[in-house]
Amino acid sequence: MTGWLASVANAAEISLILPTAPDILDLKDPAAGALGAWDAGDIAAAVRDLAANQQRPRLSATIGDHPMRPDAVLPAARRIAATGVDFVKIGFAPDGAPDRCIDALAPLAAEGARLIAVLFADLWPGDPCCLPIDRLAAAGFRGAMLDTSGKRHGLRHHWNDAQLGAFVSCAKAHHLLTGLAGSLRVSDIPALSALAPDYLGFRGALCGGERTAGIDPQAVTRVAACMAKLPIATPPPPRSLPVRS
Ligand SMILES: O=C[C@H](O)COP(=O)(O)O
Repeated sequence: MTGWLASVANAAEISLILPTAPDILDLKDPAAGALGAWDAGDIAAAVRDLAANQQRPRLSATIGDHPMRPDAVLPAARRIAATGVDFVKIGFAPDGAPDRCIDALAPLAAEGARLIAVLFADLWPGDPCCLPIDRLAAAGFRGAMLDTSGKRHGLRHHWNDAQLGAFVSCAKAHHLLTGLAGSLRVSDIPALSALAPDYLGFRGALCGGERTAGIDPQAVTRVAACMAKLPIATPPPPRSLPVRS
């Protein structure tokens, strides 16, 4: 079943979101860019504050927007991993040296950091074969997510549903967690959840459209309600045994 990720800009927004029970609480500062980072001390404080909460969602945090150079990406990823957050989200663009960055992050993954690659669908060609999925898996990444770096258009403006489905299948074939995000709206949820990603990610939709405006509790309720209504996959009925006479 597809879960959902909610990006929050500050600690005050955490308390607004928690009652709606997202599967992942994503600590990200939308005003600082596509993957704007929280201060590492604030992330560590959020990890501590939520540790006692048995019902807490898993926590992810972004490392900020960085050029595709190992000397920029690796220290930022290490800093965020050291906060104790469950997942570290790292953006990858085709310009620069994404392959070298992925390889440089392998030791951090080997130390136990759960790394999630965020691949920008408006920057990479719309074909999963052009994405470094096999390299991410070989480097020990835990997941791969498609998102957008620009927020004017949504994910489905850049890749059609067949391309998105191919991405999900390809990443799953490499045993990666999969996520789709990028200015998603409530109306995108049925079609995208039908592609069976592990997660759909939201920020703009939680703010009533403008991702830097702050959480709008009614907008959050609409997203949560739509995610909760997704059909639950039911196992096939047991096969009836032939009756012996
Ligand atoms: O990881 C999910 C993102 O925070 C989605 O942000 P967005 O809905 O503003 O594109």
